[in-house]
Order: sequence, then structure tokens, then C-alpha cells
Amino acid sequence: MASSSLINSELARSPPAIPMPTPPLTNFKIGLCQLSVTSDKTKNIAHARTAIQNAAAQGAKLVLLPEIWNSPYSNASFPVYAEDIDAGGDASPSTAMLSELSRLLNITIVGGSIPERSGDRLYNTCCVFGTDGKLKAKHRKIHLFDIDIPGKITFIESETLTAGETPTIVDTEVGRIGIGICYDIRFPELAMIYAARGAHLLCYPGAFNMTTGPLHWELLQRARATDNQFGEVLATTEHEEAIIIAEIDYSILEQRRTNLPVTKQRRGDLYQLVDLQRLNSH
Ligand SMILES: NC(=O)CC(=O)C(=O)O
Repeated sequence: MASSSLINSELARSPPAIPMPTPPLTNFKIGLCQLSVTSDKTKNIAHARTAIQNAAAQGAKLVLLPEIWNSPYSNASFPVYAEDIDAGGDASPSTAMLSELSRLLNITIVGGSIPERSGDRLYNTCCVFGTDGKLKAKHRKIHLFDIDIPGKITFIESETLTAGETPTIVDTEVGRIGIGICYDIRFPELAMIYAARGAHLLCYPGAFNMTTGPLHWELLQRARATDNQFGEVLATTEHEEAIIIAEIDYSILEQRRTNLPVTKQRRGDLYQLVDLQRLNSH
């Protein structure tokens, strides 16, 4: 049959899963900053700065910010608050602050996301900074949140934003990190590809809406984690501003995977995830 021979040749070409590398830190504290946002960008940057310093003072070696932390979340605001990240310096005061703090505090920062201007396009972009203050990766939200639920919520991100075109996985002091932004978490294939590429940690900065969000935001995180054998809720919070600190220990990952060896027991002869990006690069 034509369809099965197509699947078989795809399977034959699909690259094997990549083992997780050993990062410099395998046991460390993570700090998640949940922030409220105002219409004053300078204040938002100062506020995020204080939160990052606070998390680092509590021992966090990896600090995360939420989605769109320097701007109100609206199509009217994105063009006004957008920054040219590649130009850096004065063109991007938000990422300049992240770079400065990651270097001064010797931490890795997954910098939530900000509206990014690149030429005549806008993106919803997450920047990852290493302990040397250098930009290690930029993830542009791949799945734009276009939704219309009559009488409840209409939000069409694609009216102003362009979707990113690549998954983003990055090696840092605190491990190999796969990045998604908010709505990206609803697409399990992305998380599975990160796991297959040897990710220790998946980070999804989010700013869920209050119609489709509340029933799902924790469920989605647990689902993506469980699909890929992470799973346990180590720390959580409510709606208010908060800094959550939790201990990460990668040896537990190995232990859980040994105890429940679903990766080895997967029936790749019957079904398989095809990582097109890796496939095309071979
Ligand atoms: N804000 C988002 O990107 C997604 C969201 O609110 C949802 O999936 O629900």
C-alpha cells in the first residue's frame, strides 16, 4: 500500500532519541516569578528586576518570568511596547536588564516573553540568557492564540503577531531546556520532540485568559510533564503576584524513567513522532 510504504520510509529516516547530556548543575533551585503588569514599561522592567533579584537572593540558579511581562496583553499594545531584541542596548531595555542581571547574579534566565519587532514584523518572543549575560536562545511563539468564543472572548493574536517557525531547545548551566509560550503548551508534539532531543526541563511562560485558562493551565502542565515522565507538582501558587522557589534534582528523572520504562516500551513499529526539523537536517 502506498500509504504504509510512505510511513515506513519516514520511520526508517527518523533520527533516534538523543540522550540527556550532563549539565554543570544537576541539583539546583528554580525561581518562578508571577508578575502583574502596568501600562508603564519602565515600571514593569523595574518590577521584573526586583523579582529576579529576590528569586536569586533565595538561591534560585534558574529564574523564569511570565509571558508579556513588559506590556499590557493586547493587540493595540504589542506594536507600541515592542523592542528590537537583535539590535539590543537602548533598542531593547527589557532584554538589556535580563542580560545584566543574569551576568551580575550568575544565574540563567528564561525571560518570559516580550513583544519583539524584527523588520516590519512583530513576534511574541522568549529570550534565554546564560550566566555570562549572553543571549543563548530566542523562542518566538509558534502557535498564535486566535480564538473567538461568542460572548466570552475574542482574541486574534495573528492580527498583529507573526508565528515563530522553529521549536527552541537550549543548553544552559542548569540543563537542556525546551521552550514554549503559553498556547504552545496545548500541542503535545512540541513537548515530545523536546523530550526526544534530550531536554531536562520544559519551560512555558504563560498569561492564560480567564475563559479557556482556569480549567486547563495546571492540567496542561501536568499532562505535558506526564507524557514525558516528569509529572509531580513541586510547588504552585494562586493568582496573585508571587515568587515560587522549588528544588530540582535531575537524578529523580532517571529514577522515574527506570521505574516506569515507557520510553523503551513505546511501539515505534506501530506509531512514531516525526521530528521534521531534525529529519530535514540529516
Ligand atoms: N494566552 C494564550 O496563549 C493561551 C490561552 O490563554 C489558552 O490556551 O487558554
